[in-house]
Amino acid sequence: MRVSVRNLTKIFRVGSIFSLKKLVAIDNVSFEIGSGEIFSLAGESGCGKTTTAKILLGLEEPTNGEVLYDGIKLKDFVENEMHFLKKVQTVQQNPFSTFNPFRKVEDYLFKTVLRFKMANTKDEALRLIEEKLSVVGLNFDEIKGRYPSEFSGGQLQRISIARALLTNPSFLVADEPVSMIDASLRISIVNLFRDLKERFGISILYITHDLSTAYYVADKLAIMFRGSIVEMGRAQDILDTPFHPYTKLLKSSIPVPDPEYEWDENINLSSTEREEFFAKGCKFASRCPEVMSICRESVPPDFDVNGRVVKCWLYK
Ligand SMILES: Nc1ncnc2c1ncn2[C@@H]1O[C@H](COP(=O)(O)OP(=O)(O)OP(=O)(O)O)[C@@H](O)[C@H]1O
Repeated sequence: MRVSVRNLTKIFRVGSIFSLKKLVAIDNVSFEIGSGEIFSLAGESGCGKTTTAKILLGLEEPTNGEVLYDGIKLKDFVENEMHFLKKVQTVQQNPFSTFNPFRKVEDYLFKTVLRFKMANTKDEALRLIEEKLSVVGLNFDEIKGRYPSEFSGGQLQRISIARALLTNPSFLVADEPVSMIDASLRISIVNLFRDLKERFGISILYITHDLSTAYYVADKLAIMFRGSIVEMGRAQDILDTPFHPYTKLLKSSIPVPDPEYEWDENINLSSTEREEFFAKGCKFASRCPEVMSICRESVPPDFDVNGRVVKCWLYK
């Protein structure tokens, strides 16, 4: 499935009723995820990755711009809710919150098959579940009768990927899918995403703070900073030779995501975040080692540097 994101903007109102301010969480963002392509959105906490994902999933309304799935407007696609939920699936950061701790994992898988009418009989459902579990390197006997707490994070994330596959999706949104997994198991999970792309042609939005897994898995990479894409192009090119000063910084000091982070959070901006979001000119200027006077005055446009998008005055 081809996913086109055009001039997406999301403005939140933050602060108390006495000091309401507009926070441009996503600022005119455009990108294209080709069919069977892994597109990674990377950046530190609060840059707008999750808000972008929520808009793509129809969970948040954009203030401006549009999302097209194979040329169909998101609004029209979402209208047929069951079809949309089948074709567009998610894998969350915390596999333990995907599953109800008091229910056996298999119940959850059967429930998904039932809800989406993916099988006519229990035997058929079991066959489908077995098929999807085998894609992620597990079999039904390994999960039978067991509760989420009896699995490691890595195993549970594999099961949640199998769950997402039950509906034969064309597009998968994976939000920090390996950040809570033991470091030694990360690559094996990341490999699964590559498999899904190669074997089934699934397009994947891979959201991460971890550039090393992005290097390994992503075809294209977009680096986000305070709501804007500051660099975008072929993942390996960007990570071999980053152009934007923020990408260089990110490459040398990878930020750690907050494991307590939940999608429905209370919003509390840190002082740096506040300062940068409301800055005039380039939002990275106050931290940029290569800052020039123009950076504090005007927002840089997108420059094309060897086929790569770079939002930085250095490349004028
Ligand atoms: N409902 C909301 N109301 C107000 N501000 C919000 C809301 N949701 C997100 N924000 C703000 O928008 C900005 C982008 O948030 P978002 O969660 O998309 O970032 P992120 O890159 O996904 O961060 P993380 O890696 O922590 O998930 C942040 O400053 C956040 O505080």
